[in-house]
Amino acid sequence: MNEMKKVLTIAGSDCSGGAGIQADIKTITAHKMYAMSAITALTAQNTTGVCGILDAGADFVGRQLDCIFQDIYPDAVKIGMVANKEIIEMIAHKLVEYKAKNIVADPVMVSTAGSRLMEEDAANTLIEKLLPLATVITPNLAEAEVLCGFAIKTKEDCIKAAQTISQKIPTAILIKGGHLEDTADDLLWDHGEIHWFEGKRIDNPNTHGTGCTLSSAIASNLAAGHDLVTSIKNAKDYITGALKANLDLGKGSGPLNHMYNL
Ligand SMILES: Nc1ncnc2c1ncn2[C@@H]1O[C@H](COP(=O)(O)OP(=O)(O)O)[C@@H](O)[C@H]1O
Ligand SMILES: Cc1ncc(COP(=O)(O)OP(=O)(O)O)c(N)n1
Repeated sequence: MNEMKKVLTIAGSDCSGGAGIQADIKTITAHKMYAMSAITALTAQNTTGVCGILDAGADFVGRQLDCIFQDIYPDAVKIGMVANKEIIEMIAHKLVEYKAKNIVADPVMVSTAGSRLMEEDAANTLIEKLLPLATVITPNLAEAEVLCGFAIKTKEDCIKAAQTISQKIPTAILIKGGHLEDTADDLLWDHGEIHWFEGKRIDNPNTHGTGCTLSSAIASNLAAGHDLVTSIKNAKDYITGALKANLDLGKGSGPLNHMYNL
């Protein structure tokens, strides 16, 4: 019997199904792996924006992690939206306690539609306690600007940003170029080694959940035993397929199509 790989997502719920836990579970399942979730917050949101957040409380997030790690040990962990300092500290504590491996951390701060998903005063705790535990962190351009402290306009700026971030957070760093003007090139800084993952910009306004999907696809590939570069390349192919498959749902920036290769 084939061993089923298990991937845990620690993230917020998106009731409209495009981002967060729901995007992660669809992605992990499309990779034919077993998905588990520790929910950090409920959000009321849809393709037009976020209208409410109810965080799960640090103790309850901790209890979910105890239940998961003591029973079905994950081969990889993806971390997405974490609303506040207390929850960040709890997750960091549990990941260390259970010696979690293959951690992909997406430092979700603000949704593309402009809503704050992490309290502003939690950034330092995220940088100091949680992100350093990751195998790779996956900031988009706006998040990378918060982490490095300067504006990123060009590919050279991306490299400088990754170098600066690596001085505070000694993990591999993938700066996602989904919000660049003409291309969709992502930069991996892997302890001084640079890899560009080039992507043609797909003309599709429905990009809700691209970051969540990419990070859970990377986690699934790491769980499968691939190295980091191969995992990112495969994840980029996955997101490109899901964008090209052109699902058009909702009144705003709609979700991706995870069924394109099933
Ligand atoms: N229009 C697009 N065409 C091709 N790839 C895209 C497009 N938008 C996003 N991507 C890709 O999706 C992934 C997530 O990037 P991004 O959208 O920047 O993240 P986030 O959702 O965190 O803002 C990256 O690999 C990025 O290159
Ligand atoms: C619950 C929840 N988590 C994360 C996000 C952000 O999703 P992401 O894929 O980073 O990007 P956008 O969908 O905002 O483009 C979210 N909206 N909700």
